[in-house]
Amino acid sequence: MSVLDDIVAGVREDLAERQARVSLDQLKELAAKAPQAKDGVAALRGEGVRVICEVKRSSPSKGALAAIADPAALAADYAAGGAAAISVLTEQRRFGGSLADLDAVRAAVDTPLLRKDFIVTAYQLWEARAHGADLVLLIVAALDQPALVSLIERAESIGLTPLVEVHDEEEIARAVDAGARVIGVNARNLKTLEVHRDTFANVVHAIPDRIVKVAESGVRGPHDLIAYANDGADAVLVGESLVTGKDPRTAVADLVAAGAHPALRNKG
Ligand SMILES: O=C(O)c1ccccc1NCC(=O)[C@H](O)[C@H](O)COP(=O)(O)O
Repeated sequence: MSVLDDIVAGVREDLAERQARVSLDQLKELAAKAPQAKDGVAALRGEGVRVICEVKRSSPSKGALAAIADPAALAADYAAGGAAAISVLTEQRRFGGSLADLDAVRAAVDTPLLRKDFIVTAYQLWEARAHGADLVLLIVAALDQPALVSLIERAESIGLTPLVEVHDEEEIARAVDAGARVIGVNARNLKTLEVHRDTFANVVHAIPDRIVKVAESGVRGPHDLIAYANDGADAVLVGESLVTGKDPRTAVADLVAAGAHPALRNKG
């Protein structure tokens, strides 16, 4: 079993427990009361390179990263530093996240929120909306094509912007065919968990111009953001270096300043 298969198996077990406690109708009622979803495409595309900052306690590749006792305070620091969006990992077993983290962050900031999880059913999309998310991660490698198409359509229909994650040109073709408007190239190989920062540069040519391009993983500081920008990234997704650093607000501000540099205006 691959790491991804193992994670998804655990996600399905936890999902079954939640489905037994909270009905789809209850989630839809909560979603109707949530603040209107913000436009994820508008948040991630514009002049310069946008920064998505992640609330990440632990990971399969590194184990414990940061306790993050107060995710709302961390998110407020990210927002103050200029984050274009905040990614909240809600997977419990391997990443130490929860929907309660999403609630806490939603209550603290107006910044667009990404629910980062291993989404395999429409129920999880409704959960995301009910808990205030504006964007959701859909991982091509975890979904067959009919499921990918259906989840993208359902997400869009309830106001969520799907960030569709790929690792190679074949997955890009699937994401484009399925109607993705935002594609994230993850430098982390989900089979080996190794990070190869050149993955984005190697495959970005296969992503049509109209689609927002996000470079995910491995950003240690402004130099990595600039490299991704020069390869054509509209946005970068940063987790580990922010949660393990001493001053997340300043670290985000430094990334945002690098991403706004006039030299990057004609990126890609
Ligand atoms: O981070 C992991 O070890 C991991 C393992 C298996 C599936 C997903 C994983 N991470 C999710 C992410 O994609 C990253 O949290 C995100 O891109 C930020 O990456 P980084 O800045 O390198 O923490």
